[in-house]
Amino acid sequence: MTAQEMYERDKVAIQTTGLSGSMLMENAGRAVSDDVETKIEKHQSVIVLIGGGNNGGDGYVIARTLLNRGYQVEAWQVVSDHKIQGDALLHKEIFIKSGYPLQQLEELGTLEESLEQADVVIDSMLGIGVKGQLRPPFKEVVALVNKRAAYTIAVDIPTGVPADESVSEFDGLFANHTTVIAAPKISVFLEHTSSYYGEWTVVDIGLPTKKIPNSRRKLWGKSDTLSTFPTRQAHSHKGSHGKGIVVGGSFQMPGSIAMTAKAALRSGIGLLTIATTSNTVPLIAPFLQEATFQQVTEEGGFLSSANVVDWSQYNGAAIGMGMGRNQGSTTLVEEIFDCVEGPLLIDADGLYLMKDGLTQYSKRKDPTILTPHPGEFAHLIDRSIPEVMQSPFCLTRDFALQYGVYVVLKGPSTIITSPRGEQCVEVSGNAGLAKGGSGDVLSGILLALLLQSNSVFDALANGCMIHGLTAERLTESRHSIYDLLATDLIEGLPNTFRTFSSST
Ligand SMILES: NC(=O)C1=CN([C@@H]2O[C@H](COP(=O)(O)OP(=O)(O)OC[C@H]3O[C@@H](n4cnc5c(N)ncnc54)[C@H](OP(=O)(O)O)[C@@H]3O)[C@@H](O)[C@H]2O)[C@@H](O)CC1
Ligand SMILES: Nc1ncnc2c1ncn2[C@@H]1O[C@H](COP(=O)(O)OP(=O)(O)O)[C@@H](O)[C@H]1O
Ligand SMILES: [K+]
Repeated sequence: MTAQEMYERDKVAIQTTGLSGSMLMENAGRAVSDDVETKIEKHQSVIVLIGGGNNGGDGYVIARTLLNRGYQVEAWQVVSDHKIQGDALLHKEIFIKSGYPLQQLEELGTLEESLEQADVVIDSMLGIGVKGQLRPPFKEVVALVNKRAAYTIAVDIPTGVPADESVSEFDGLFANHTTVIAAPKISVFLEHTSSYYGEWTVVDIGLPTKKIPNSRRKLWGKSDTLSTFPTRQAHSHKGSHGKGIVVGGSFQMPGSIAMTAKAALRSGIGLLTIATTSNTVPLIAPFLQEATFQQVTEEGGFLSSANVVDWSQYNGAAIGMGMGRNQGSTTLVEEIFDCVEGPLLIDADGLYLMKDGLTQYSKRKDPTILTPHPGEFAHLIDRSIPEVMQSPFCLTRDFALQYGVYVVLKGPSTIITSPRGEQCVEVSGNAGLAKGGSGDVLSGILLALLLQSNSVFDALANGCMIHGLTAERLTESRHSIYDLLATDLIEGLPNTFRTFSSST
């Protein structure tokens, strides 16, 4: 959610049901307290830092709830009294009438002494309402908290961190954990802001799901994969599960296309053909007994126009892996765009080769899927990588809408966008995947799932989930994030598929 979408949901909830802002604040504070209780012990001393808006209002509820439950809590209001208004003021009064003391920040030294004694700091200073650079006293308090070693839990969003994308200049509080209210904000998923959150959980505050506006974005979870995973009929045959072709490889990079092919085979594709250079075939064929090979014309060790391939016999294709960026290969890319029916996935070098023909390529009637990492996407849209990293949701959405394509922007938070602008973010995986070849494996998994699923969007999200979970599982047991190879990932696929697959 963006901050604006969050405010809109609260507003609609209040207008349509009669829930009041103060009830939502009570719900939020209690839900956060329940989450906080799973992180702290009764003998630990806790400080709650309270700001002037509704995030501060949550802080009064949290401090009261924890004190009611027997925790040792100091509540510190860091702004002057006239700043506390509305629902926050109501909860401040309830806090005081409950018989609990409130510390008022007069000078930083006293707070610093208290922070030195504290085991846990709860940051309820600013939430999604932050605007611009932090002003006093927040800037100074955030610097103090960041200097202290106490375990820090942020409420909704760490103070100072923007909720939305496209903001690069800010001072933020570094939390060990963030208890996010109602729905994760965009900044949870951005490289330059996610580290401020630490670990994060989302708590429900009782917003009426039937009444509030539908979200334009979704966080894809394991339960989504379980409910949308393609089933296999007992009487199915190889033709039921798709006949795909993968096109790529060159004399410099014979391994890429082999990994894509193997991953597609391990992900349930019915039949797979590999179109690659003639010198690549003998190198990879011994490892891919299940695949067939297709002759393609070559120029200096790179693929060029095929003309010999009957593309119509395939239900879908993935192109570009290890293909090289030789201009001679552009004619092959054009031919594939014209002739392949069914889903067409373009990765790696294919993305470079197609750049000049983007408008023409967008006229395909079947789904076209681009799977760039941020560097490849930056090149496609003529922006810098930092620009892409700061605004990945809106840039991919604009691109997908403009060209009528699906975009899978890969990374620790992979963002999947449909040609209609629907988005989901998928967060499985770890740094073991930050290695050449991981993307080739993903392309194979995606092609296989595209050919077995009725929904392109589900197939893409599920493929990313399978890929990331496989890395997580392998690094929990046999491997580490250092040694994990893309080929290990392929061998780890069976275990992940076993947890999701079923037959009817
Ligand atoms: N019904 C609901 O809405 C619910 C909302 N909930 C909670 O409310 C939170 C959103 O509350 P919010 O909108 O009051 O914003 P919030 O983050 O407290 O910030 C506003 C304050 O910050 C100040 N300020 C801003 N920028 C600043 C800066 N750079 N430097 C310094 N100060 C700055 C600004 O001061 P001003 O500019 O007005 O002087 C104002 O005092 C949300 O994150 C969630 O926790 C839950 O209780 C569930 C129900
Ligand atoms: N730190 C990370 N955490 C989670 N996933 C990652 C991380 N680094 C890379 N990945 C995943 O690994 C894959 C890398 O793809 P890509 O950059 O195309 O690699 P290559 O082209 O070298 O095969 C993507 O699916 C990406 O989401
Ligand atoms: K906060």
